[in-house]
Amino acid sequence: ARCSHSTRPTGWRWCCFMERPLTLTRGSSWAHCSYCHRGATGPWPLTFQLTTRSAMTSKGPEEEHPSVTLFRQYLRIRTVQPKPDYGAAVAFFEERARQLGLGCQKVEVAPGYVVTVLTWPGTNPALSSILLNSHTDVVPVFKEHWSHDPFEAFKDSEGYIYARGAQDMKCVSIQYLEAVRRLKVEGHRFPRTIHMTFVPDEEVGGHQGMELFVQRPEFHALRAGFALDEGIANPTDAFTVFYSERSPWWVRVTSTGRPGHGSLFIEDTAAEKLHKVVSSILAFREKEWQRLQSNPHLKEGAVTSVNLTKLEGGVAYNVVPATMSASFDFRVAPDVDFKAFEEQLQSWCQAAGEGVTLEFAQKWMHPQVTPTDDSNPWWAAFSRVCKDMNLSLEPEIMPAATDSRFIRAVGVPALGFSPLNRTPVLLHDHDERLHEAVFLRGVDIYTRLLPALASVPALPSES
Ligand SMILES: CSCC[C@H](NC=O)C(=O)O
Ligand SMILES: [Zn+2]
Ligand SMILES: [Zn+2]
Repeated sequence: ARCSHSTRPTGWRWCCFMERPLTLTRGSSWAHCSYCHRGATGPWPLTFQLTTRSAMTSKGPEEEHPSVTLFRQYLRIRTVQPKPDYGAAVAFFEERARQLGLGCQKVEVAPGYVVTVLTWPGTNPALSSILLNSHTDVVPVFKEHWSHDPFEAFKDSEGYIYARGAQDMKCVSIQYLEAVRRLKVEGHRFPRTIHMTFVPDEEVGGHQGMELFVQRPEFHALRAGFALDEGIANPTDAFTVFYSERSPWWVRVTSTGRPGHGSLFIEDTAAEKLHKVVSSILAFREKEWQRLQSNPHLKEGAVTSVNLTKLEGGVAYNVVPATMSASFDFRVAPDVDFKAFEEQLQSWCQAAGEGVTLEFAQKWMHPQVTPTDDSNPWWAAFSRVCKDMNLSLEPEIMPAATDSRFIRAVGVPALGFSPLNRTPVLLHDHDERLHEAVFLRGVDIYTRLLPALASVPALPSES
């Protein structure tokens, strides 16, 4: 059941959104919600909706949960690559800070690239802080393949909100904020300071976002002891939580050879040699794919993946080009010997013949693992809350790359977690969407996680 009471004869106000028993005091209009402990009595009759999950849809804007309304407002800000409206996003978070009574700091890490930090001070500033990170940019869309405008935040009759960023990762930003709001409204304070960082540029590598921010004095001043960042939806009842990432290696192989007329058997051509390297790399890809397929215990992040993503070269049908290149997106598993792997890449090029070289457009060399056992007090706190809430966790290595890699690389343990279960994985996809009930459940989850994380006792390194 959901508790709600009208603030005026025709309107509704949610005081919370939980499937919790409502406690009704017989014989009076007094009632209270067993979750938010808000109660109400008043001249107007209290109306309690006994609602099943399937019927948990809003009939109109006046009945929409205010957290959902805020989520949809944020989704409508067009922070879409390659020209995100970062100014509008920063202004949105400044307003959130004003409304929530939070500190607000703007750090311009590069011209036009601002990291916005909202801070809820803890009662013991000597302790390290909790960092709740989210990126503000979203990937482009192919509008013709969407059922609804990707920036309208349309909500259908079932309660699905369609928008770019609905899963990746504007939901998490608002879930953080709404959990903090709820906890502040309830009068809570915690020993550890909570910082919410809203950063640009993640979808294009974070090189003008988190990668610069972690080098700044303003980041070090946050004294982050632990961080949460994005995860990925899970279509089952379980929640995926990421404790490490694969390392993105973006490799461009350039092959040079003899040019000539397209009608002749030119020897030692660039194309023949490039073909050999492409074949070697795709054979490696097939081997890793088979390794993943044949071991049910392996998840995607545990093997190294590669995709051939660009082929370039040539000027005309009948001209054999002197140069051709192929570009690859490698995601190297954290347990790989990086030196040996790079030597393998070089040997594939040498075996193809003279004049075949490789260069790196991106080469992440600092994989870190955040322990997922009780030796890690942050994991202990995180997993205990999930256990108490009967949430099933699936710890994995993040197949893609997120800003967490930069945070872990400067010594801050981080978990990638987006509380989105029973949700198809649609990040970067057409019709990216999220059900409002899943979104709201995520607010509840953070409302339980934040107190636990912000109350982790002083670590040995902090005493
Ligand atoms: C590796 S830099 C680009 C980061 C991007 N992140 C999420 O999609 C990714 O491709 O994984
Ligand atoms: Zn993301
Ligand atoms: Zn993304």
